[in-house]
Amino acid sequence: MIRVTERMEAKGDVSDSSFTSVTSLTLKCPKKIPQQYVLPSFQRSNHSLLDHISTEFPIIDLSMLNHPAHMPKLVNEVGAACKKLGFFQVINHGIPSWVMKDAIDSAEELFRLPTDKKMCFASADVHAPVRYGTSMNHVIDKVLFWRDFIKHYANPISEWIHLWPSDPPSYREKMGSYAKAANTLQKQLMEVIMESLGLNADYLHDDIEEGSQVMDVNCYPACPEPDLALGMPPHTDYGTLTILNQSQQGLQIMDQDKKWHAVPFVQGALIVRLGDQFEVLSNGRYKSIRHRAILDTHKQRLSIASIHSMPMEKKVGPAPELIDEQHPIAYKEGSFSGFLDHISVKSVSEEDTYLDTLKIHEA
Ligand SMILES: O=C(O)CCC(=O)C(=O)O
Ligand SMILES: [Fe+2]
Repeated sequence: MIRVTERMEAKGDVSDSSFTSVTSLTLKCPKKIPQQYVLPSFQRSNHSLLDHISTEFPIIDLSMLNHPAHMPKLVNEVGAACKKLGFFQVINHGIPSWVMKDAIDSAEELFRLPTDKKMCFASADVHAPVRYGTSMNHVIDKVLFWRDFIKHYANPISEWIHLWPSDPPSYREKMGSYAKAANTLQKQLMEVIMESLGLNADYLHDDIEEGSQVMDVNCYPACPEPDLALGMPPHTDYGTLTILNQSQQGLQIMDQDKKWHAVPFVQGALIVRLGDQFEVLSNGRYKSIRHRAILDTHKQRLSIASIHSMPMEKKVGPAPELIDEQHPIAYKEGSFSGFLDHISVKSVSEEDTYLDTLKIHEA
């Protein structure tokens, strides 16, 4: 979905049927990008004007996660990061670096396969449990984005993994190990975040246990004109939280003053972002962070976003415990079940996103 009124399945109208993926496109035109990928100038990432890489973004050490004496400090740090931006990085998170790297390597191998091998997963159905797509599935205001992706459901892994690509042969094992580890980390983080809101650590425990996990595996090939295009448009994720594993720098986030910042690459760290469901659940105390992916002239970038959300059928509204006189209810209950394409994008015309439509404005 992109906006409330239009799904992101726009196809054909601006796409050139002679190619099927950005990966194959890069082999054909090494110097220039096709016109469809060129963004209007005000939407470009404009590297030279970008704020310096900020060192202010929180990096939170999780090594003390299981030490009750250190929990209050951790809860405070996480709470402060969620309140300010809905964004932080974590180190010593318990996922071995080889598990992270294996997942990235298996994704890279997958995208390197001939297009026809990946096209068998292509689907126009956003509810398909496995879905391969290219920029052609991703048209906003007639602009395409420089990204190929595969998405697959992951929770519970035993139910879905046999549907994932079997080529490259180690994909299921390597991506599966990472997906399981990311889900465990997500549950630990949810407990800390719930506590930081003053709720019980096991608040919504069963919903979190049965919640949806979608692995959004992104490939942004090297782009000959990175300043003219984007890998992913500015958007917020729809879920509760997203854990991102990446091969190199390329993510940018928007701060409260609507300024873009490049997120520094920290070896071994994972990026944690809050999504729309958390903004609603927290009655607006925490924000869903707007972000985008930029491109590099020389290097392809891989990222794996493990996107976690409440069970699909569940309506999400503000926690009653977080509504009081100082904090009147700020959101209507929302049903996010149609949001498996997972991103909430404002188009050039700045139409409301789904999250905007849930906001209750005071008279
Ligand atoms: O590649 C990135 O850094 C961003 C990916 C992303 O935003 C997503 O998959 O939702
Ligand atoms: Fe995202």
